[in-house]
Amino acid sequence: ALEDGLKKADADPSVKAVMICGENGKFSAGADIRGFSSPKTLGVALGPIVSLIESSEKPVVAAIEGVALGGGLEVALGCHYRVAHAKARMGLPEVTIGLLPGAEGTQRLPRLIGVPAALDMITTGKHIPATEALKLGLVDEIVEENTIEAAIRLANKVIGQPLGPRRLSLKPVPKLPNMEAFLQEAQVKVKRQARGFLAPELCFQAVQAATQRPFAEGVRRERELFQVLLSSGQAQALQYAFFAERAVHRWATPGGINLLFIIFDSILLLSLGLGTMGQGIVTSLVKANIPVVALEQNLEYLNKGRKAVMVLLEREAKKMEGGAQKLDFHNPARLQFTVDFNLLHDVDLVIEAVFENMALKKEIFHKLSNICKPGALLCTNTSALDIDEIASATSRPQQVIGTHFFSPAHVMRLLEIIYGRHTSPSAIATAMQLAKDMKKVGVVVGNCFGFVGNRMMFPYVEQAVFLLEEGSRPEAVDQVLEDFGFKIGPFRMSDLAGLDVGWRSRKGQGLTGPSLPAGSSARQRRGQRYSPLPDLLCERGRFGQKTGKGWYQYERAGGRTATPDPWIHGFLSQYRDTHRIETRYIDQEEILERCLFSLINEGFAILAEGIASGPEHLDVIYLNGYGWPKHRGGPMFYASTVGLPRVLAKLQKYSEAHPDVPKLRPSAFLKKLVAVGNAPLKEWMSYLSRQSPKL
Ligand SMILES: CCC/C=C/C(=O)SCCNC(=O)CCNC(=O)[C@H](O)C(C)(C)COP(=O)([O-])OP(=O)([O-])OC[C@H]1O[C@@H](n2cnc3c(N)ncnc32)[C@H](O)[C@@H]1OP(=O)([O-])[O-]
Repeated sequence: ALEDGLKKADADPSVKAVMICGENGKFSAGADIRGFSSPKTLGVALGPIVSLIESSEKPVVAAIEGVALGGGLEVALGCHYRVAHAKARMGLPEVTIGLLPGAEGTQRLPRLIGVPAALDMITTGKHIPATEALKLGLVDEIVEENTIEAAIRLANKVIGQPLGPRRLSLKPVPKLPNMEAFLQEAQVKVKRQARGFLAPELCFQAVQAATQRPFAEGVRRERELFQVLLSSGQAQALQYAFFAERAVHRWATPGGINLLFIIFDSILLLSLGLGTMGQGIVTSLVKANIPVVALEQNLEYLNKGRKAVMVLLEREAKKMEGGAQKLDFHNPARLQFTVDFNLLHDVDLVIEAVFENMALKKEIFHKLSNICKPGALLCTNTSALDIDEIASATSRPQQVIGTHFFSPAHVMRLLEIIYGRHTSPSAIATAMQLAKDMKKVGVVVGNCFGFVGNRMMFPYVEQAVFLLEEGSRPEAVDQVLEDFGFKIGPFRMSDLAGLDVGWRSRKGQGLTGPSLPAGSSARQRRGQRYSPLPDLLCERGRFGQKTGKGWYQYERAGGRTATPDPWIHGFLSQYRDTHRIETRYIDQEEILERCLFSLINEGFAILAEGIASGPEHLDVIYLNGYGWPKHRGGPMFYASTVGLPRVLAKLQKYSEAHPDVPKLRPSAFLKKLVAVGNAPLKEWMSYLSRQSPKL
C-alpha cells in the first residue's frame, strides 16, 4: 500500500508533497514479529520501500504519533522530514528480538544523529521519548497538538526546496576525531555485555560498516548480517520471549473466569515495612504515580526507611530528567510516611513487606483484617510462605494475595502473583493491573513452597553444591553457568544474596541447627542426600559479600570483587576426606546439565501440578527475575531446543548415579511428553489432564 501510494503521488502532478502517518494515533510498531519465523526476509522487502520514499521527487514528511519502532522508524528515516508528537516514542528495538534494523536503518541512523548515539540506540534497542529525539536531531519538530496538521503545514512550507540535503543515504557519516578508538572501545563494551548474545555485536558491525563503506555497500553488509541473525536460533528464542511476556497477561481461574482489567482511579496504597524490599516497593509505586502511604512500626525505622526511599527517588528523578514524566514525591498527597496505623482505615490496597516470619505475618494480617475497610485488598510480599496460612488469620481470605517482588524491587521487573485457595478473580486482576501500572511483568502462579521461581531454583543450587562435594570448585561451576549466559553463577549469587538467608530458612525447617534431631546423619535428611556445606560456611561466619567471605573472598566486608579463596579449596578437600568422598574431575557438560536439567525437571513437575498455566509463564519468570539469558528463551524453551528426549536421557543417567537425589528423577510429565513423540512446547499443556487445574 505504501509503495502504491507513493507511486501514485509521484505520478500525479497535482500532488506537491506527501505526508505519511499511522492510524489510530500510532505511527508504526514495526514489522509483524510473527512474520520472522517464516523463511521470508522482511528486511529485504522493506529496505527498497524506504529507498523509494527517500528518492521521491516530492517532499515526504512523517507524522509520528504514539510509537515509531523498528521498521516503523526506518520508514520515517526514509522520509525527508519528521514531525513527532511530544508523547511519541521512537526506537530500533530489533536487537531485543535477536535481529538488527534490516531496512537500512543501521546505515541511515548514524548519518542522521552520529555514530555514538546511533550505536547506543541500535545496540540497546531502547525507546526514546520525542524530546530526546529532538535533541539528537532524529526529528525536526515536536508538537503538543495535532501532529498530522503540523506535518502537513511543514510539507506545504518545504515544497520546492532542494531534497538532496534531506536524503540521508547521500549524507556522509559525521566524523569523530577519534573514530577508530571510539569504535574499538564500543566493541569491547558491547561484547562484554552481550555474553554470547549475537545480535548486539552484529548490530555493532553493521553500524561500523556505515563508517567504513559507501551507503550501498553498507546496506549489503547489513543484509548479510541480518540473514546470519535470522537463522541463528537466538532470534527465535527472543521472539518467543516477546510473545511469552504478553501471554502471561492471559490467565484464568479454575472456574474459567478471566478478568483482564480492573481500573482504579485513585488508590491509597499502604506499604507496610520499610526495609530494603519496602523501600524498593514504595519507590516503584511513586514512579507509577500511585499515591502511597509508607508505614513503619516505630519512628527510628521510619526515619531510616524514609531517608533511603528519598535517596532512591532522587536518583530515579535524575534518570527521568528531560522526560515527559516528572516524579512528584515531595507532595504529601502522593507520598507520606507514618507510624499511625489509623491510616489503614482508608487504604484500598496494602502491601505488607515485613520480614519472612509466619507468626509475625499472621499477626499483621489479623490486624489488617480488623482495621481495613471491607473492599481493601491485602497483599503479602513473600518469597516462600504459605498464602493460605497467612489468609487464615483474616476474615477475608478472598482478598488476600501474595505479591513476590524481587530485589531491588524498583529495578527488577518480575512480580510473582500468588493465588491462594480462596483468592478471588478480582483480587488477581487487581494485582495484575497493579503490576502493569508499576511497569512490571506480573505472572499469576499457584501456592506452593517457593512458588515457581524459587522452587525451580532449589534443585539448581542443590546440584551446584553437590558438585562441590564431588570434586568441583565454586569458580568452576560459576564459570560454566556464566558462559551459558547467566550474569552471575549460583555461588556468586549466593554470596550476593547472603548465605544466612537460606541458613535461617533451613533452621526453620529443622534441616540444621538446634531443631535437627540428635543422631541425624551429616549428609542425609529425611532419606535424601543433603549437603551441610552452606551450613558449615555460615557457622564460620561466612555469609558472603556482607562479611567479606563466603564461597569467595572479597576485598572487605561489603566488597563486591569476588576472588577464588584458597581457604575454600582446602576446606572442600578436608570435607571430602572427612566424609570419604573420592574427588573426581567433573567436566563442563556435567556441571551444566545437572544444574539446568534439574531446574527444568522441577518446571515439568510444576506444570503437571497446575501451579502455572504454561511453560511460557515459567520462562517469563526466569527471564525477568532470575537472570536467565534472554537469547536462550527461558528454561522450558531451552529444554525444547535441546530436545526433550535428550533432557530425559540425561536426567535418567544422573538419577541412576545419584539415587538419593529425588530432584534428578525425571518428572512423569516429562516422560509423557517424550513418550508422545517430543511434543512441541505450544502443545505441552494439552497432554495434561484438565481434572483439577489450580489455574
Ligand atoms: C527487518 C525489517 C525491518 C523491520 C524490523 C522490525 O520492525 S522488528 C519489530 C520491531 N518492533 C518492536 O520490537 C516493537 C515491539 N512492540 C512493543 O514494543 C510494544 O508492543 C509496543 C510499545 C508497540 C506497545 O506496547 P503496549 O504495552 O501498549 O502493548 P503490548 O506490548 O501488549 O502489545 C499489544 C499487542 O500487539 C502485539 N504486538 C506489538 N508489537 C508487535 C509487533 N511488532 N509484531 C507483532 N505483534 C506485535 C503484542 O503481541 C500484543 O498482542 P496481544 O498480546 O494483545 O495479542
